[in-house]
Amino acid sequence: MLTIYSDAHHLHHGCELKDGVLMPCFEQPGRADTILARVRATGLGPVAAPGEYDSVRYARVHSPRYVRFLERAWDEWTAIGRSHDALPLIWPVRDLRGDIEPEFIDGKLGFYAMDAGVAITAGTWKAARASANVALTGMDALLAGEGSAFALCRPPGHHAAAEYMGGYCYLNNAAIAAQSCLDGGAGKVALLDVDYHHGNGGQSIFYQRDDVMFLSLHGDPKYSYPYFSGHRDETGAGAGLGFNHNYPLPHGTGWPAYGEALDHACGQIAAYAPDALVVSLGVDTFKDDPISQFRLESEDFLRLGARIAKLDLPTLFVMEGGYMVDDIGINAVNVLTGFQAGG
Ligand SMILES: NCCCCCC(=O)NO
Ligand SMILES: [Zn+2]
Repeated sequence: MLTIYSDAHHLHHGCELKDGVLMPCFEQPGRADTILARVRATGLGPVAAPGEYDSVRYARVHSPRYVRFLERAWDEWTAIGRSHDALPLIWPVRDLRGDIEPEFIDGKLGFYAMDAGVAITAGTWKAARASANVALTGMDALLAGEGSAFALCRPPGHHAAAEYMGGYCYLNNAAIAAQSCLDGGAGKVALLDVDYHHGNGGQSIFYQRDDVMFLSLHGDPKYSYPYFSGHRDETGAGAGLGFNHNYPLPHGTGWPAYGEALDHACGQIAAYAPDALVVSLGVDTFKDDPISQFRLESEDFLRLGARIAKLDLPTLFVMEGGYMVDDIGINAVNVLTGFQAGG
């Protein structure tokens, strides 16, 4: 299996406000380094650098003004004499105005964010666009006839929606790739999110559309981040009604229950009969993940890949979360080797 990877991810590692404490972000460069080392150690396949893409490709799922914000935020932040990481600190919640973009950077940071888990640093824009380019390059490989590819994206993307960042995510790499697949001639694409956390960004972007079916297995938002999306009754709207499927699962979920939900989701995908499948691959469903509460074992990730392979679809895996750095390489690559064995 072809892996796409960019060293540019090292340009990004900011802080985050977690549990009321300002700390180095859990989403750290070592995650991608460990996965890349495992890709190489297992001989998964060739590793290629991403191509260059115009930012108009990101604006196929994000608003142009949001892309402009990401590109200019660091310069606007430092233009007023600041040199430390930029973090949002006020948001347009409830009856505060969210219809007018503030002109001052402090206002823009909250206007374009859902939480304080998204620092803007000197290298964030370069790293975020390289990550989106990794996903676009992986999708181009599928469009060129590859049966599967692994977009080793960092920073991740599945919490980023059309006009907001959050949960370590800036550009929605998987959504950008899904849209690129449609722009490349596909009629329908399925986006399956197996990260522990609900992929609110992908859901939001495609919620009113029937050309992308979004499905997500995740920690129940009643007590798991992102808390405010991912319930079972979110089934799409307008033309998209019936094309959004959420599988909220309880703390402590292990393979039997997880595999059952995955089976159901795969049944929905098979019935939808898409031209391609994009998988938001988070491995924070691992039993030892420091910020998540499922109980999957490393061997279960082989089963996960094998089940996805049974769909017999061109498949792009896009890296999302997973924070047990010692095991993240084993778990992520287990999905890919399980897929290859199961296909
Ligand atoms: N800082 C709050 C927790 C962010 C979760 C990020 C993640 O893994 N999403 O899939
Ligand atoms: Zn996650």
